[in-house]
Amino acid sequence: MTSAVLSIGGNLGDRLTHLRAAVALLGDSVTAVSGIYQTPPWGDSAQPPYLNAVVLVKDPGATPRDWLDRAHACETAEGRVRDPGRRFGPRTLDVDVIAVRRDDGTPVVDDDPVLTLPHPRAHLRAFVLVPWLAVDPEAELPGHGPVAALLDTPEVAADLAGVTARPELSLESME
Ligand SMILES: Nc1ncnc2c1ncn2[C@@H]1O[C@H](COP(=O)(O)OP(=O)(O)OP(=O)(O)O)[C@@H](O)[C@H]1O
Ligand SMILES: Nc1nc2c(c(=O)[nH]1)N=C(CO)CN2
Repeated sequence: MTSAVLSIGGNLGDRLTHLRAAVALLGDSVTAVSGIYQTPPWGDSAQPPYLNAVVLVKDPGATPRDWLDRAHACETAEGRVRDPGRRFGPRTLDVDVIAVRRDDGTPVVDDDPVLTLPHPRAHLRAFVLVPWLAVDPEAELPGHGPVAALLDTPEVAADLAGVTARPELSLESME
């Protein structure tokens, strides 16, 4: 049994539809969804704003690698095209595996480049931390501590003003 924290986001096409499709594809594994936030592009500023959210998932049968495979399946289903020349460039849907925990609560830590856990840039990204904290006020990023405290670090604090809640948009209206 593992549980995982997934970051979902996109800035091309019908952004809300792509996010909702990801939640639908993740199916019964979804235990909670955050609200939706509009966020400025991180890492490559010459692109449109993103919609971002965080999804908490749990599955008795899922290995850590299964979460990556499911993340990629969501991206493929929503027509993501990778541009090898533009690492942080625009996309219809991005699903990142932020952290994975075993049934006993211990975090999975792995420096495998195919699936690095926790996600090596999560602690720097307001677009991940803000929705995660909203859906889990006790959230902790393994190796980095409470998510609430990470919002005060200079790299993240500088980005907070650009993160805007979009309460009129919801991931939960698909049912
Ligand atoms: N925790 C992780 N979550 C998602 N992908 C990961 C993770 N760790 C390693 N990867 C690898 O990163 C590769 C590139 O992923 P992707 O194209 O989604 O990157 P990106 O979303 O542009 O940037 P970033 O990884 O910084 O979010 C994937 O092929 C995947 O194997
Ligand atoms: N605001 C925002 N910026 C990004 C995002 C994202 O989801 N949201 N994903 C990226 C690739 O992981 C690169 N930059």
